[in-house]
Amino acid sequence: MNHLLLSCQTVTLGYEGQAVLKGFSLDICQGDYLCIIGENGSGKSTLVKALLGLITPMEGKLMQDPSLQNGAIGYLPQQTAAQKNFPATVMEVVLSGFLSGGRVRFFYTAAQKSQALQQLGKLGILELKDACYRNLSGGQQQRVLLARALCAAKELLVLDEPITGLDPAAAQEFYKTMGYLNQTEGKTIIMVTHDLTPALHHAKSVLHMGRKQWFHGSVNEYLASPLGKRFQEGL
Ligand SMILES: Nc1ncnc2c1ncn2[C@@H]1O[C@H](COP(=O)(O)OP(=O)(O)OP(=O)(O)O)[C@@H](O)[C@H]1O
Repeated sequence: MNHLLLSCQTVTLGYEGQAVLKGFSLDICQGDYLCIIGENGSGKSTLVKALLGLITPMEGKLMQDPSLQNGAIGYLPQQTAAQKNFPATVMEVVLSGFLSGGRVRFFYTAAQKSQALQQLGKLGILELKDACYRNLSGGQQQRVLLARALCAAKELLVLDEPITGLDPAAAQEFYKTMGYLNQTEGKTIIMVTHDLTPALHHAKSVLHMGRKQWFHGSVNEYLASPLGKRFQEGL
């Protein structure tokens, strides 16, 4: 069994005193590829933000392995309107992934620049490197943010609805990249998605969050469970 990277024990999460998730427990081990699915508003993004330490639990305990500190996490948040108008070049946005270590830098190393270019190449948008981010299409912006997250993801990659805006070919390429990162490079992946069939095809485990019940287990256990049975046919 691989070591524990993230753990929450009977946590209550919410905003301004209002609980969204109550008494929730989850362990995520190194090497996992966890797909988080569930209804709108069930608390998927809230859970992800708590796992990343962006919001503090109202109750319970959250543990992050020390290997995740100093910027070893690549995070692709759900896009907001404000992010879409970010006034920077594509290369600047991608390189900013290296700032997640908490240190403020005014220059990047040659190795970081070359890695950023490599990620842009892998995602098929190298020719956009000098373009202004806010002038790109939604799908192009999503690829740029993905390249940024990949630059930061030394240990863990956390993706909140990463397929949004990608065309089918890009989505397929994206799942291939995730499979490679997980199986060959041993990176841990946590992905929130509504794109169920391909996600279940690639993931190792599933967290299904409903308003009244949750399921957490392997993909096969999920497909055999009352919550997951209805998705068996699509796979
Ligand atoms: N910053 C915030 N302040 C107050 N309430 C919030 C905030 N963010 C989310 N919520 C509320 O928390 C609940 C869960 O939201 P969350 O975004 O975690 O759900 P989700 O499962 O990710 O939804 P979706 O599938 O629509 O992205 C919702 O009722 C939402 O209105």
